[in-house]
Amino acid sequence: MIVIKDLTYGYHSRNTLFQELNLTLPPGKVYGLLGKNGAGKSSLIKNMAGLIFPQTGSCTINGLEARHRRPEFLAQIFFIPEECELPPVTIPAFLRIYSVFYRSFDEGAFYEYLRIFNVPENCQLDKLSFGQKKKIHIAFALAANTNVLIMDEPTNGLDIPSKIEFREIITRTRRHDKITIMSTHQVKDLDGLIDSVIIIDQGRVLLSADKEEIGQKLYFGDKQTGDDTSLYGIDTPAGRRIVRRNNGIETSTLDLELLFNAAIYNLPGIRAVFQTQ
Ligand SMILES: Nc1ncnc2c1ncn2[C@@H]1O[C@H](COP(=O)(O)OP(=O)(O)OP(=O)(O)O)[C@@H](O)[C@H]1O
Repeated sequence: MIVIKDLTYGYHSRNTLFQELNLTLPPGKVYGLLGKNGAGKSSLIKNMAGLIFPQTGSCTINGLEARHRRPEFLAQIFFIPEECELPPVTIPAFLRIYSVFYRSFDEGAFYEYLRIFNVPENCQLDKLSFGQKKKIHIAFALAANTNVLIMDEPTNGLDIPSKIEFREIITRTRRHDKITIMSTHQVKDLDGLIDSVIIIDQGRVLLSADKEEIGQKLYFGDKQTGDDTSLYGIDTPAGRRIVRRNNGIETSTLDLELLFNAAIYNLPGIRAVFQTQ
């Protein structure tokens, strides 16, 4: 469980990014963290990973405070930053140096993920392309089998086949006791992958809800003639797509773009539906 309690944080004392932010993330789920540029996604996940520290409030993972960075905390969390650098070593050397920090590291799984991702095994890591480096990080992170996996823009730099493979590998490595958080703008890459959506803006959590709850409360679809109950709508080449309150029995496919825009541009409407402050 990740518990963020009254988190206040800013890079400068005069400029606060988060003001008493609260968020609880139970295990067993894949979370999609969404927000506009500069909303604070990276800063929030860096607080969770203990890479930057709250000014007040706390951020704990399974009861351990991130800011203390105790060995038992670091052993259960893996953070993949947006920009991934790798040292000038071979893959076996990399594994020898870094895998020892993770008790449950599965070397066989690591090489399997590399094969799925089509990354050459005989290489000097610093000579790889941006996307290949990202794949090495993802393969290593998943093989590390940590309880918490946090990824900042994980699909950035991945080619189209690799994005599909990425989704398959994430699905395959799901566990009831694992928390996976993906911060991204590439909402299409999250399709079918996430269980829960967190939307942040201007230092606030606009929405934190599971897919099931969203499906029960909201309907995503084409605008019908005469229907003006939409919370938000967007014109597409195929017609106007809208999100509106669900009457409780309709089923529709979650449209993350519509949901995101509705939360940004019609927050009172979304809050009324989810009965949040
Ligand atoms: N090291 C830093 N020093 C000062 N300000 C920073 C630093 N890193 C981020 N910020 C500021 O904090 C705010 C949030 O940045 P952050 O990178 O967390 O946003 P983000 O949601 O991840 O953005 P993006 O989607 O563009 O990656 C921005 O206004 C940014 O300018």
